[in-house]
Amino acid sequence: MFELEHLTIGYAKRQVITDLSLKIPEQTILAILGPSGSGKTTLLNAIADLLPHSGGISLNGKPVTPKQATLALVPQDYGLLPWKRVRQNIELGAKLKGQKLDTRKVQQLCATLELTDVLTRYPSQLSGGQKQRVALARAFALTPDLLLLDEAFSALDMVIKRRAQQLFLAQWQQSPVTTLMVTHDLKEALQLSDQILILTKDQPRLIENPLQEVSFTNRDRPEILAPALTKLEGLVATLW
Ligand SMILES: Nc1ncnc2c1ncn2[C@@H]1O[C@H](COP(=O)(O)OP(=O)(O)OP(=O)(O)O)[C@@H](O)[C@H]1O
Repeated sequence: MFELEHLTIGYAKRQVITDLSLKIPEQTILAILGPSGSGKTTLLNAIADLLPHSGGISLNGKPVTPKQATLALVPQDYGLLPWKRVRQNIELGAKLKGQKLDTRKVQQLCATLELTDVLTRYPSQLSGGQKQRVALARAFALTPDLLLLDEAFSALDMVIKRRAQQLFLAQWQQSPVTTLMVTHDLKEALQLSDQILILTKDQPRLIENPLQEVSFTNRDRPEILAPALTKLEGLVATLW
């Protein structure tokens, strides 16, 4: 169980998240939606312990801190080190954490995320979609307890985005991990998540993804996706 208890986060002059509590089962993908400025990135950064906060953040009853749990954050700009090759970028998180790298696992990861051919390149020699997959590979290489994705797919064009989402899901299904995924994209929330947290000006709402029971592949079918999207758009319109 991943749990937030009375979480409050703010900057010097302004409280951004106030008294947020929620519980989600382990190995859930939670999409976090909210209007611009509602605190999505702030929430993710506080969970990653990059921002001061009050209240509890726990996984299976243990506090989530970098000492107690392995957290992997994929930031909006992917955070790749330009002077390191792709392979070193992928291995970096695990090395910094002092984890012994499982070479076979890294190979499998690179195969699933279609990175095997670019391992000796530098980030500047990659397309946007490839950089994004390197950032995902680095996160999965850590074998995290909690995966935090901050608009991980938003910079990609539509076709590459869907492919990247599918590769992410393929990898996630091989090593399912509790995932919190900030997104602006309602369709993405429906296609990738189990539950959806909608941040609002007043009371945040946690809802079940209406497509939760539908397999990830079937969520592409227009007759399944379209009505769920219309419903979510309606709900969001009333809350924002
Ligand atoms: N370092 C900071 N210092 C002060 N205020 C900040 C800081 N970073 C963010 N904020 C403010 O906190 C609020 C929430 O910002 P945050 O980036 O978390 O929103 P968001 O929902 O992720 O927005 P977006 O969808 O536009 O990325 C905003 O009002 C923003 O201006």
